[in-house]
Amino acid sequence: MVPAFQLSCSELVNKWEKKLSKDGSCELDIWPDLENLAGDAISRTAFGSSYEEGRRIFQLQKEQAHLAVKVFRSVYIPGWRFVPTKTNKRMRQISNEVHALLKGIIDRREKAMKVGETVNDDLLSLLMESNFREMQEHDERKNVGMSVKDVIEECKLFYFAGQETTSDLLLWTMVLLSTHSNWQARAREEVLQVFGNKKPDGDGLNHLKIITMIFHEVLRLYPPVSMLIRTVFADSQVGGWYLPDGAHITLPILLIHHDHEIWGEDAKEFNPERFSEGISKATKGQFAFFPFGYGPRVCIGQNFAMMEAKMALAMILQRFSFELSPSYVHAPCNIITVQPQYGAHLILHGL
Ligand code: HEM
Repeated sequence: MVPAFQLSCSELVNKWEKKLSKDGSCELDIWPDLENLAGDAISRTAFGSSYEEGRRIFQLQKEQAHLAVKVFRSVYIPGWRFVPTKTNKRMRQISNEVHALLKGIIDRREKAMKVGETVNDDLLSLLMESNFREMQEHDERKNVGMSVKDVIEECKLFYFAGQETTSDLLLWTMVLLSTHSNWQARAREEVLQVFGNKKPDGDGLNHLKIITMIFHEVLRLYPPVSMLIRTVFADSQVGGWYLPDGAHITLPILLIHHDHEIWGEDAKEFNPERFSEGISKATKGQFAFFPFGYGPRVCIGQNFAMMEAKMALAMILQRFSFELSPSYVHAPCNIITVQPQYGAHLILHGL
């Protein structure tokens, strides 16, 4: 996982370095590059040697998400999705192409596994190997293990759940560190203390305290997933509320993360110091900070996301200082995740 992050993050900082002009600075919208970084990291860790196909799947999934939001925001007419409109046709096309690409990768891996070839150390192989073993142990009975369709859906979910969210975290971190240069300096100092100018390694990343505090504060103020939706499956009483079977309830992460009663008068301000003694001290033991959800459906990629974000931020801080460009417009909007409506124009200075 860590070498894949290193590679993807190196590509990003090298690309930005090439953009620096003679005076050592450049202005750019960092959003598309951060989106690509997160997609790249998942392609590498999930699909290893099939990375190029993984990239194509990621591009298609991204387009699909935009089309899904467009449909979601239009008036709901039952059965409309079956009408061959331009959007519906494109969505079906994308779905078929993603399915075919994933099936191709899975079939090739399956063949290799059957003839006992060594498989790659990536997420897809882990998923398939454990599935293959389970099916063999149960005499390949059809109802045991995952079907190819299940494996495909898992791969799609990983892209979908892990890409936009991690790029949101990095983006709002860079925006907030641009406006809070004291925290940017503290973060850089920590990175230089731990790694100097060497490439960050996994062990060192686990020791970054200031950066972890900063990420927690960013996840509090700009949680990539702004709310969770749950269905009540039995009549229940919660606090003073009666929740009937089948009701849909929303857990508003964003609102709870901004609540003055929980976080104090400076609830809307960026103050990573509040996490200096960990999450339970910051929340005074209340259940008030849950950017990755909670319970049985908690995000399974949270360590992955934190490691990737730490690697990226550490490498960026080693090479650049940054500030907001005069053309930056602050417009967070909720398109499945909390994203910048007009991108994020920053000025980078090479160090
Ligand atoms: C900052 C980054 C991330 C945030 C804020 C985030 C947040 C979340 C949240 C709120 C949920 C829903 C939990 C619930 O319904 O209770 C979730 C689920 C999930 N996340 Fe993440 N996530 C992030 C990164 C990732 C990454 C990098 C991956 C994969 C590599 C990933 C994979 C998943 C999966 C597979 C689920 C579904 C789990 C299930 O339903 O059992 N996430 N995430």
